[in-house]
Amino acid sequence: MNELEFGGKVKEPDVRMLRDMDDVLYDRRWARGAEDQELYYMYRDLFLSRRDGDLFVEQGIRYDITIIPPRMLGREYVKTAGHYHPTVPGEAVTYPEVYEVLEGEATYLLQREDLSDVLVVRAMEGDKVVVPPGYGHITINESNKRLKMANFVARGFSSIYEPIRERGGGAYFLTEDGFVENPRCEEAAPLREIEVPKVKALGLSKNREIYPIGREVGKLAWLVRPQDYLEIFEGFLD
Ligand SMILES: O=P(O)(O)OC[C@H]1O[C@](O)(CO)[C@@H](O)[C@@H]1O
Repeated sequence: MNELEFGGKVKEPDVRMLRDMDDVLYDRRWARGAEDQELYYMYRDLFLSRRDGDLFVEQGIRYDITIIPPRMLGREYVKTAGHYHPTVPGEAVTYPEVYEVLEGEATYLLQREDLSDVLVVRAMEGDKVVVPPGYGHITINESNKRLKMANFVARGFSSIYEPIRERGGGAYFLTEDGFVENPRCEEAAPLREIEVPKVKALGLSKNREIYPIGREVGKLAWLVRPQDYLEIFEGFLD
C-alpha cells in the first residue's frame, strides 16, 4: 500500500514510526498514550533508469522521495525527526541539500546547531528549498494534504540526529496554536520566516524539476563540494 512505483520498479520505503520520534515531540502526554504507528515514508536512492543511477553514483549524489501524510501528533503537526549533516572530510563546511515539493505543502524549519539562527520557509508545489551548509532541518506538514517531496543530497554520509534528539526536538514546535518555543532551547534566536530563497545561482528554478538536473554532470556539484561555492551560500537565507 505504501509502495512507490519509480522507473518501472516498485520501491519499498523506510518507515519512520511514532516510537522513533518519542524524544522529539511536543505533546509527550499524547505520545505516551498512543499506539505505535507509521508516520512517514522515505524512498531513498531512486533513479528512473540504470544510466541515471550510474550518473548519480558517479557524481556522488542521491535522489530520494519522502511522503508525509497529513495528521496531528496530539497538538503538534506531523514532522520529520530532524537532523544535521556532517562536515565534508577535511573541510569546515557541512553538506547542503535541496528539497523540491512535488505535491502538497511543506514547512521547513532550518536551524544552526548553536541555534543562533532559526527560520521557517513555507513551500508550495514546485518550490525548491536549499538547506545551506551549517543548518539542520525538520520538515513539517501543516496542510491537510499529503506532502510528497524529493531531495538530492550527497550520498554516503550519515545524518546526525543527536543534537535535535538531546534537546527534545527542534528549537520551535509547530502546534495548533502556532509555533511554540522548545523550553530546552532557551538560547535559540527568535524564529524568523522567510520567502523561499532564490536558487538561480545554484542552477535551480521553480519551473524545472530537480530530477533531470541530476543527469547533467556537474550541475549539482555544490552538494558534494560546497566548499567551492561558499560565496553563493553567503547570506543565502537573509
Ligand atoms: O532523517 P529524518 O529527519 O527522518 O528526515 C528524513 C528525510 O531526510 C532525508 O534522509 C534526506 O536528508 C530524506 O530521505 C528524508 O526526507
